[in-house]
Amino acid sequence: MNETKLIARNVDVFYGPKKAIDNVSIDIDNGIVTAFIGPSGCGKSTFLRSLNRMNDTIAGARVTGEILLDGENIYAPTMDPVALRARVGMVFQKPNPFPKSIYENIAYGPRIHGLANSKAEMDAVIESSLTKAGLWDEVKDRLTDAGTALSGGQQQRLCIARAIAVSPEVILMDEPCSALDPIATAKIEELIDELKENYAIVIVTHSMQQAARVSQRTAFFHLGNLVEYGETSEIFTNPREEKTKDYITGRYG
Ligand SMILES: Nc1ncnc2c1ncn2[C@@H]1O[C@H](COP(=O)(O)OP(=O)(O)OP(=O)(O)O)[C@@H](O)[C@H]1O
Repeated sequence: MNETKLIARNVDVFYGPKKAIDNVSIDIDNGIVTAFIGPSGCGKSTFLRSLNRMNDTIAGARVTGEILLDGENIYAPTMDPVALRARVGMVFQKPNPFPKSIYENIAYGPRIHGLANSKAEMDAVIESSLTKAGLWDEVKDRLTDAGTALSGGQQQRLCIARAIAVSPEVILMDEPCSALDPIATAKIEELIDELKENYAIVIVTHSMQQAARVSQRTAFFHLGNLVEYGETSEIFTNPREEKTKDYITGRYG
């Protein structure tokens, strides 16, 4: 059995008066990839963002219910959202490196969180993060080049390295391959598969093939509800709910 990392209980998310997520409860485990799938606008990204309080940054957004990280309520007044987002990192749809060097893109997080006390320690964090993100060999001789000068796929691996650099426990990925070509996508999928050993990974994807390839559990959302959650192989071959079946057979989406 995998250890449960995140527990959501009766979570609602509102944008002003509009309820975008309705009473969602889910357990997310360590050491596996959990995919969130469902038609456009069903609330996948909204729910993903609630898992590291990224919704805090959206005016009018409000979360009710409970989200526990290792048993600790992430919405408690004592929880520092900046520290939380180091523990629960995020990779976005479009690669978004800072307008800084490759080195500085990675160094920024460890520096603000005080994770490296010398240049040698920082160099080691940079090398190990880029290695884990499968990018070290491609960039080790050009660490002072701008992060934005890399290809799209390399930029996305840089963003993954940036998330890894602060030693997260959970990595949230919001359609991380949607701006990438098939070769860069395959590289990111391989990387996700390697990384899952050490993190809880949650990925929002529009691609059912991708969910089937990379995840062990799948959650199907529809109109703000979590319709079905289970083993990925079960969801794709033997869904319990009619709505899930309709979605995975392409009847709507
Ligand atoms: N910042 C926002 N302000 C107001 N409403 C929002 C905001 N972001 C999302 N919504 C609404 O919340 C609902 C869920 O949106 P969300 O982006 O979470 O869905 P999604 O399943 O991720 O969609 P997609 O697959 O198209 O990215 C939608 O009705 C959307 O219009």
